[in-house]
Amino acid sequence: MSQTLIAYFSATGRTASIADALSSTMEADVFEINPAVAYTNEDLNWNNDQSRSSLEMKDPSSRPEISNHVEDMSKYDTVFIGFPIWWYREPSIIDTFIDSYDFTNKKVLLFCTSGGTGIESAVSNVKKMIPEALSVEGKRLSNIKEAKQWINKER
Ligand SMILES: Cc1cc2nc3c(=O)[nH]c(=O)nc-3n(C[C@H](O)[C@H](O)[C@H](O)COP(=O)(O)O)c2cc1C
Repeated sequence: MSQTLIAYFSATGRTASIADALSSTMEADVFEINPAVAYTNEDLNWNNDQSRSSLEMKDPSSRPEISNHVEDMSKYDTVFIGFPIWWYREPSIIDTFIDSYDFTNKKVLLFCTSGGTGIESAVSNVKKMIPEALSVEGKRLSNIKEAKQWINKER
């Protein structure tokens, strides 16, 4: 039987609410990506070029530590990965998540929330990171209604 995972990172709750809507619409396990060190409001301040998020996002090799782990990634054939857009792309902690597992032959569906930036750069970055995946697609989701419509189309 096909199995689906919804993994997501959310710093201020918007992506979390979309992940909730997705999981209530389909049969899936849910995994919240927890940073080993939680992001404070000051860490998220994009107006400060020395804030933690600014420093992480300026450094393509940055891989912020995650404190939890998906127990058995091998059992999923479809993996949703949700995140907020930070500096026009996926937050570095999503790169940590992607580096941590084998996505061979998995269908990877990215979703994001943002202030307006699309998901295209994130999709292109993630595709390069996991060429072994069956497919990598993505969608920016503005609200719960849109999230539910997307899932009904994907299935
Ligand atoms: C450090 C940082 C950088 C951001 N950069 C962008 C950006 O480049 N484009 C954009 O549209 N929104 C940007 N945002 C806004 C977030 O993508 C948006 O508020 C998102 O919905 C937050 O999701 P969350 O509540 O799940 O953390 C940024 C937010 C933060 C904290």
